[in-house]
Amino acid sequence: MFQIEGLTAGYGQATILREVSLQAAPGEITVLMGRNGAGKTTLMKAIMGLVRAEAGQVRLDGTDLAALPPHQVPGHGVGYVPQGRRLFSELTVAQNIEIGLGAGPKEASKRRETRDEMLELFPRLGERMGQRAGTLSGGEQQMLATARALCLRPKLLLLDEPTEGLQPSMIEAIRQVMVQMRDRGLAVLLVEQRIDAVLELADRISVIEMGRNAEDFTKPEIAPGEARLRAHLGV
Ligand SMILES: Nc1ncnc2c1ncn2[C@@H]1O[C@H](COP(=O)(O)OP(=O)(O)OP(=O)(O)O)[C@@H](O)[C@H]1O
Repeated sequence: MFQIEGLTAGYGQATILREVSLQAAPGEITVLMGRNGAGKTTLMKAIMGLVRAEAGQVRLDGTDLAALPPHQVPGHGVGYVPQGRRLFSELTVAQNIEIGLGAGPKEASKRRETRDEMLELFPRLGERMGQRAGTLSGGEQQMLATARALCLRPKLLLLDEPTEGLQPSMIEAIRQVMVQMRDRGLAVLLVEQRIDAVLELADRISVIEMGRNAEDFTKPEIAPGEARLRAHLGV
């Protein structure tokens, strides 16, 4: 179970998140929503330790991630696909995957198995192993960034607006991977702005407003709560 309790965090003097609480269960897609500037990306960064917690806890199966140095957070089971993807654009697809594998299983057979699994999940990447990441389409880059994060075999997968700016067929491919990961028992925490994209996908929605919890919706509350959700987001 992944649980954030009373998290207060920000940048230097600027406190952005105030006493935020959030849960993401294994086998569920939890969607974090909020208007521009509400603090969604900051929350993702705080989970990764890239933004320091001033107060509160960030727990994954009993480990307090907020107490760890940032480089140890992935090793405790958190895969992060940041907004903008942050690939090594001069390196090839294969090299980017190798880097992901470097943080994953140590034995050669396990690494091969993980790599093969990624290529099964994203067959388009298999056709482009020698291509430089910077020359991939936006959707392919998103696939590569997701594959790289999954090489760690995370328990929690963080995706920050993964389908932003992608064409419909790519959006569908990314959506299917999220569903597969959920069905394999990962806790998926997704930042998404578009209500239409999450009404069916989400098992739970947490809305934040100006860095604070606004409202949570469980699966049965989502469809009846659509108008309130739209009001929160101003759409
Ligand atoms: N490095 C930084 N230093 C200072 N303030 C920052 C920094 N990064 C973000 N902020 C501020 O933190 C607030 C929350 O930003 P954040 O990117 O977390 O919002 P968001 O909900 O992800 O927004 P969007 O939907 O536009 O991506 C904003 O007011 C932003 O200006």
